[in-house]
Amino acid sequence: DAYRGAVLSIGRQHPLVEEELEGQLQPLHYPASRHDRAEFLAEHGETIKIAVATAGSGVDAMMLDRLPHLEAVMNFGVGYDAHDVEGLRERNIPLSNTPDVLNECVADTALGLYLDTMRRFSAADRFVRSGKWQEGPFPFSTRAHHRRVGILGLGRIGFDIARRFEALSSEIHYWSRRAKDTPGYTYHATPRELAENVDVLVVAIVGGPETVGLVDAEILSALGERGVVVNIARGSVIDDEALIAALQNRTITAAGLDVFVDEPNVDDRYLELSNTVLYPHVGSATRETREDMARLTLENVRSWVTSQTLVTPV
Ligand SMILES: O=C(O)C(=O)[C@@H](O)[C@H](O)[C@H](O)CO
Repeated sequence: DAYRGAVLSIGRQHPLVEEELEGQLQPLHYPASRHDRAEFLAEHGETIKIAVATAGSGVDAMMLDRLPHLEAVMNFGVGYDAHDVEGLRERNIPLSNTPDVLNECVADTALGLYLDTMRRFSAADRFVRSGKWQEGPFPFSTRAHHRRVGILGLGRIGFDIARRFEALSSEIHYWSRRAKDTPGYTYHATPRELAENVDVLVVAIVGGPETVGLVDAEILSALGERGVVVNIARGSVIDDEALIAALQNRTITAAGLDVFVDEPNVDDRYLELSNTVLYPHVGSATRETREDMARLTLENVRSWVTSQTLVTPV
């Protein structure tokens, strides 16, 4: 079998993926510690033909130079910004991801994070558990319905988010690289114009070099003091220093974050801010959706092994 022993497994795989790779393809596991990677690549680089990456890990430039026979990469996840996408493209190495199967769970997370940020439901739960209710009522929160909601990046996940916010009688606005056929949704030509016209900014755009720091101090001040930011995309899209300052100075009201720049590490300053709700990147983290993502990843692996084609190439 041409691919047995020629598969690089990067990151902690979903059990379904792990089981099939171990059972069929004797994968080589990329060292978790940076210290051992150069030696690993020196020993196995020549052998590796395909790579299966998960959980925010990817094939970076350093690896690409040491994998001369790499034919294809399978990404467990819809976002593939952890890979050296330009480097793969230059070498005509195709990359697959797991689109669509997670859209609704990520959209549910965006809605839940928004409601939690506006109505402070998690804080209310902590309030009861701490016994503080005996001392008096929980402080009033802020109305979440009938708001002007801006979707930054109206892609497949963005659409499912917009539909959920319609149920809150929201006025839907959006910015994307181009206007979409979306009757009832207002398109804005720039992220700044979007921020100026909404109370809530939901970040649902791809991560990667093109969107690093897209949500900066200018965007946050355009959003204004009643503004709320919700991020279910990538931490890299938001300028952390600008957001932390805006939350500390009340340039905006609050933020709900499911993604961070250096996961699982979260900047202490976010932890100290009471006007934040912080989730550990649970957007797609349901048993059902992760199994669907695992199956789609394996479909791409099987397809490449049998016919050197991908089912869901990016
Ligand atoms: O799909 C993505 O892009 C995600 O961020 C999440 O669904 C995954 O949690 C993550 O990629 C884990 O592999």
